[in-house]
Amino acid sequence: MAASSIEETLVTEALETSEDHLQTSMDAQDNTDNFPQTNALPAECLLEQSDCQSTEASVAGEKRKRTDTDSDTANPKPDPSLNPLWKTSLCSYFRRHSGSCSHGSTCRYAHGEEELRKRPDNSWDPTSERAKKVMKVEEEVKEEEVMMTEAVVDDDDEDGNDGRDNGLSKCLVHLPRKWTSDHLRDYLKEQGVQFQSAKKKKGMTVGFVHFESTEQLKSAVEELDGKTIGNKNLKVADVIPRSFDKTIQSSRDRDNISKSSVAVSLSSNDGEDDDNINGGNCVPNDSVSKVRSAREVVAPLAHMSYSDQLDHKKNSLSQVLKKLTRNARKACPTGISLPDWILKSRDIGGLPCNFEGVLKSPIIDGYRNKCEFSVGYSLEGKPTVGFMLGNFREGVTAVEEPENCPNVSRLSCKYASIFQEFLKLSSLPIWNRFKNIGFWRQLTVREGRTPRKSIDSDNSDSKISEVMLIVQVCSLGVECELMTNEFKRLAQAFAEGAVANSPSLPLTSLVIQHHQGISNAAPADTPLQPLTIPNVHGSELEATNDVVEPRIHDYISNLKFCISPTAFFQVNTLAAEKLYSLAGDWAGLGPDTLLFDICCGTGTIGLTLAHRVGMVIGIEMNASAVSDAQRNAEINGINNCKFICAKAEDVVGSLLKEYLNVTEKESEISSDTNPSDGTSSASKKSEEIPCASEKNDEVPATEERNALTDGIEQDSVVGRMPENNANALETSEIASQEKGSQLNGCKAESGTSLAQQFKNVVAIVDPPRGGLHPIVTKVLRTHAHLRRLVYISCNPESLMANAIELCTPSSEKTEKGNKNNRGWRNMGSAGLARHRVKSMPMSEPFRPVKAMAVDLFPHTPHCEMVMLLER
Ligand SMILES: C[S@@+](CC[C@H](N)C(=O)[O-])C[C@H]1O[C@@H](n2cnc3c(N)ncnc32)[C@H](O)[C@@H]1O
Repeated sequence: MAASSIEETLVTEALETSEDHLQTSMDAQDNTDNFPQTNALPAECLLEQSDCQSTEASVAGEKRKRTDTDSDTANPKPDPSLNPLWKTSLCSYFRRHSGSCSHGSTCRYAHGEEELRKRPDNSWDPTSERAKKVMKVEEEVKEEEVMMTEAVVDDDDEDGNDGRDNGLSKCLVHLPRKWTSDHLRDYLKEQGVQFQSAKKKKGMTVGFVHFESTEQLKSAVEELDGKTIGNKNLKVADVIPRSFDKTIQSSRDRDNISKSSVAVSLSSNDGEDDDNINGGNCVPNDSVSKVRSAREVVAPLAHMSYSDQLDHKKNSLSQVLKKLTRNARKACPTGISLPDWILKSRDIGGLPCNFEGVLKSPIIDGYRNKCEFSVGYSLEGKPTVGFMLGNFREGVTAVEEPENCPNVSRLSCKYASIFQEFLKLSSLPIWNRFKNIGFWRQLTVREGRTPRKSIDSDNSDSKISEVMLIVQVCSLGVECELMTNEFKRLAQAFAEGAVANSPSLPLTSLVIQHHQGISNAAPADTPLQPLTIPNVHGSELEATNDVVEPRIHDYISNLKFCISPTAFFQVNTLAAEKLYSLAGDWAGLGPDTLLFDICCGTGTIGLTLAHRVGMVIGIEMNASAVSDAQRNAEINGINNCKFICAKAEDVVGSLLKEYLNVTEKESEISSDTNPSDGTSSASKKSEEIPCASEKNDEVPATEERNALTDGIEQDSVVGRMPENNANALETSEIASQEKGSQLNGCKAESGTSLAQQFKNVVAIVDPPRGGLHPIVTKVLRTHAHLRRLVYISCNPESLMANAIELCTPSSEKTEKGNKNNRGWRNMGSAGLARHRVKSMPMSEPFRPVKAMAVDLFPHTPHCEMVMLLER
């Protein structure tokens, strides 16, 4: 992307000026994160803000001085107190110097809590007592939102509870997650609490108790409310009786529903609790209104203007970036001087590098091209297709329709509604998260859009030309014939629903995903069953009905991308285009570049940049994404890309070693003839540094892997170990063999080798939320010839953690990982990264050069972050 176009869309560029108030806070590193970023200003305020700042002159590390521009009567300044950010942040100088600040009443920062004003987005300075209080209340309210809409029964509870008086039921909040119903019953008995039945599912923090009488219930509440279990105080909350039309339910559903209850825990307000205890089964209506809506859950920033959303994101991303500096400083081994970038961070408010702001999304509403709608019960007990209002662990399973969520397209809402109508008449039950039984679980709508020059943001739906529907079911124990009939009816319902709209909704593929796991998150290899979409009367549907390979297409940078059902594809296609082009601009590409696209998905990054490099090697573990990538290269006539299907941690070492070592040899030769060659100096440098033992570049042996991954949760994405190391090695070998043949196939026609063609080796990594696997981080770090790395991340925290490992100087004496050390379990991501730095082999660290974010997720706090690392 041209620099100018980036600048045009930048939210703010005021970072340098905004940080000047931090000058004294830099010597107290712990405080720098706390200081609110004035670059969170709405763009229109920036001028005013810098005017306001012109009364302060500051130099990092020096005492702040005043330049008296107040006396400049020829150019009277606007009243600074009219600035929307006036006194909305606490003055850190005032705080640290026992209430003194030389600016006195003219200081734009608040001197104490009394002076503090609310920010334009209605929030308080996060370091203030008020903000902490609000957060605490919010946390409490969150904990009180218990909306269990599934049957609150265990399998053994077939005791005919129909007609149970929910006024005699209570919900216990803050129970230990590991408890089962038995633990709960034992506990109640220990406390001398009498009850009729008690239910608790492992993993949840909520349990349900039913009493025989009001007296029993009342004394239980007195006994239990506020009791301490572990470090939590027990809360007793009410259970709301469900009020919905049971006649629409199948007999099996009816059975579940009659036993289920919606529980909403009330605040510990005594009056309210007493009312409920005495009054029996009624919860005041407004308790339900405390419940978050689907819009608040999936689009929590939607109440803010878009420019405020961007300011908010920039502000929080700055905080995460500063964490990188602080942690790298802490992790820097004693006796090794701090790298320049840490020293220079003092001049830029503690940031590790220049943070160039947040690029806005070209489309703000209805931008999501993929939505996963849960199937469940609404608060009113109606079978609903939409978004869950909270977290199952906390007892929230209520689902609400997506209509009010601005990030969802109208088209997706319509398909959710068609499915919801269908469920009313289905003879198979919807999924019950409490009992893990049922059939219909989830609907995923994936959209493909037409190629376009510009987007009409008011009607982005008109650009949707292809739709894939994936319906997740649990077919365990369901009769085949019944299921087949239901699928036929489902396909008919979608086809009829699509053509009932004017104009018809596109419908390209319909797929059933058979999944039996507890959560709806299905592994990529979960069996898929494509369904034929019927040609309904008068239909203009262009269903591909490709029952062999269901797929849809989308366009990025005028390239056509084929997407199969489980392949990753960025959810905001237009903003992704900006993201990839920014990454390409920063990667310093050229015809002599060999680009590693690590975690390449369907090949989007490598393919969109292929025309700017000599060759692309993509690595991706999802097999169908890799075949999509290969097909995408073909359909776009691109022939300088190779895609390898493997876990990056299993192959990246051998791939880099092979490619870079070849490059090294070749560049040594070429350095003889051209001493100014950059590659040659890099090679020399690598000889000087006793870099990564050769062994480190290979797929590590089992013990080494264990040591490397010490401190990683086995089930987290970042730390996922291959299920079987032997398999991993096998995969790696296969990949290497494939790679070998690719290498051979890639000899230039002139007979020059790869090494001669590719003097510049760059990696762009785009890992999942958990970040890079530690082996990948280590391999990238220890390959001295990899001079430039562009890190793209949808989770700035994991970028920050990986960057600590990549950018902190290593110690001369590396520590071996200790398999038995379980202390990491309680560490945060930054702590864990610092811990890993200790075992990083001696190698030249990268340095953060610049960072920028691209807003792929308007209305949510999320963003894609790009950071350029060089050495
Ligand atoms: C955030 S997506 C990025 C995909 C692609 N770069 C894009 O923009 O469309 C992360 C990708 O990493 C893949 N992935 C996750 N863990 C991986 C691993 N250990 N090795 C290789 N690929 C992995 C996922 O399947 C997913 O396609």
